[in-house]
Amino acid sequence: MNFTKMQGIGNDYIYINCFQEKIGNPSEIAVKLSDRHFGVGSDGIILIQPSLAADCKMDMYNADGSRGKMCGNGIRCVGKYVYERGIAKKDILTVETLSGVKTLHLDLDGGQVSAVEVNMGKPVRKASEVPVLFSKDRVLNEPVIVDGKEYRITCVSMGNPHCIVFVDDVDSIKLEKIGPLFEHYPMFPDRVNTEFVQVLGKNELKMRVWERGSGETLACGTGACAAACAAAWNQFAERQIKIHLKGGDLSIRWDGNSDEIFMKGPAKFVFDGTVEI
Ligand SMILES: N[C@H](CCC[C@H](N)C(=O)O)C(=O)O
Repeated sequence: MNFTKMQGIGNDYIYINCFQEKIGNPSEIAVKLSDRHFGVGSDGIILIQPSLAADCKMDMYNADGSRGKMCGNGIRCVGKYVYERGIAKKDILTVETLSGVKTLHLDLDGGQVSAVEVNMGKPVRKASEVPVLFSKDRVLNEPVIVDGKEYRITCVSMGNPHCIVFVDDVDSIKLEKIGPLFEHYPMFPDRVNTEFVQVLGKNELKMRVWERGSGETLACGTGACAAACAAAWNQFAERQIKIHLKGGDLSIRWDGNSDEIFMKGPAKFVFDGTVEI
């Protein structure tokens, strides 16, 4: 099977062009190929497929084989891939996901895609998507007890579930220990992606993430959008935010009129390869 390794600020996936390849068991392939010692090594796999509703379709699987409904760093790489490999030679293109069709604006530099802005849609704070605790029109920072310590959380869905925890010093978080405890916390029946966020200023956050199904990753695009929403919503920050993640930076804008969140960041090829599956 042919594949392409790509990364969005260090959140790396194995991309499989299903316009050419036929994949029967993506969940097992994700587990096998994501392994950083016995496989190719990645945070998961992303299938790029034909679509009747958009220029292409993205189907992503985490490193543990679980299926994700949306992937922000991944969709930027999908946009770059389909443009530069001639599948959709357009600087505005659409990608069908399990969380709806997303619109991408590609920044082009000499025929190459240098950055991608994605309309990530509206953040959802309904109990049907995530356990959301309200008072009036704002989400309360509700207390949960993890590993004997009280944390206050804000829950947001970007098509996939996120739990945002505001902390004073994100670098001091023992993520390997508490990440899994949040991921499997009983109030999240489908597990959850958890972002630990330090507010640096009205337009600047620093964030680490423990991803459902992949563990600590260097970046999470949907998580950055959820963190920006939670920070603005709790009035810790404004609606235009620069977010520093371990793998790099993302620019997030939450439009006050449309309620849509726009995420802009890079997308990079790493290498093309072939692997026996
Ligand atoms: N682990 C996520 C999917 C990947 C999201 C992340 N890598 C991003 O860039 O948005 C989930 O199970 O919902």
